[in-house]
Amino acid sequence: MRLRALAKINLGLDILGKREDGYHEVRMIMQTIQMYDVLEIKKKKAPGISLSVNYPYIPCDERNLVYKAAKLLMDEFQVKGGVTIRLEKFIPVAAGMAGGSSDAAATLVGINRLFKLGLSERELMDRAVKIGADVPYCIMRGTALAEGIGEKLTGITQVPECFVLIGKPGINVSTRAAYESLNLSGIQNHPDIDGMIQDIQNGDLQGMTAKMGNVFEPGIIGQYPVIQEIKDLMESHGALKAMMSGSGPTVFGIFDSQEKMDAAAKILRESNLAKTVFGTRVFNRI
Ligand SMILES: C[C@@](CO)(OP(=O)(O)O)[C@H](O)COP(=O)(O)OP(=O)(O)OC[C@H]1O[C@@H](n2ccc(N)nc2=O)[C@H](O)[C@@H]1O
Ligand SMILES: Nc1ncnc2c1ncn2[C@@H]1O[C@H](COP(=O)(O)OP(=O)(O)O)[C@@H](O)[C@H]1O
Repeated sequence: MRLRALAKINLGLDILGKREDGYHEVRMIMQTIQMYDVLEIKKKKAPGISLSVNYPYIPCDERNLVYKAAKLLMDEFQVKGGVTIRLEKFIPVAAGMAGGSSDAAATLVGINRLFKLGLSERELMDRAVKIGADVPYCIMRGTALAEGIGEKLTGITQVPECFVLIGKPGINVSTRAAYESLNLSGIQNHPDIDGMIQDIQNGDLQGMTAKMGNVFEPGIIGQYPVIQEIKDLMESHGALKAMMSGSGPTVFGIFDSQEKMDAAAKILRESNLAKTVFGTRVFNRI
């Protein structure tokens, strides 16, 4: 069984406060994009999970979210036999694009189908949050408002047609460290998430991009100025708006034409500011 695990960007990311368990209350607009890892899942006779990944520095044991996801369902349903999983990564790692979360989501969907466990999407999403706050969204996909710690999801109309340029500098940011270094009372500009939803519903791309904001940006850009340089390059070469995704460091630019995006991609590649440059589109839930 072959599955695609799609990446996400955060069109808007606001943080409202910190909970007693250390997690943060968020309000985010999530968007799936057509950039993905590929998973090949097969049954095997012998029990256990055999995982292999195309990068040597990514763990293949319990530390991998794919392994955790497979184990969670296989233990609960006492599955006889085991699985062999091959993961081919294309989504940049520790990038703010939910690569690992999406791999875990695809694994839950795959194991459910392969062993005919009969779980509904809702039932899979309830289990997904045990693996990570973004994993339920990665099962749902499309355009959504995410609240709570990211697991309370409300679908939104698809965004107006646009093109998305990804630029990831050659640094990695830990999500946990980004949340820990956040100064909640010092947040100056909270993005207008409700206004963005209105604009999306009205098909107003200009309005939506004008309201985009991510409260992680000031802190992370303070540590890594290259993020600002990539944003500036995209915005001076045709992006309606360029912003950091999630806890960073990936920057995405929103364009209203493929030609403009391709031209900006060429300049970004030549600049050597970004290690990964990839032009793509949004993915819509049918
Ligand atoms: C920031 C966001 C925005 O979409 O994405 P990324 O930058 O990771 O892609 C998410 O909130 C990341 O969600 P996810 O990556 O699933 O988080 P988890 O694995 O559950 O948690 C990683 C760490 O982040 C912190 N965390 C996560 C989510 C949340 N609402 N509050 C938190 O404080 C927790 O302290 C935890 O130790
Ligand atoms: N399937 C996976 N793909 C990538 N990284 C994984 C995976 N499982 C666990 N990890 C670990 O999680 C960390 C961050 O993963 P990733 O999901 O790519 O970040 P982000 O949430 O910022 O998009 C990495 O340092 C990696 O070691």
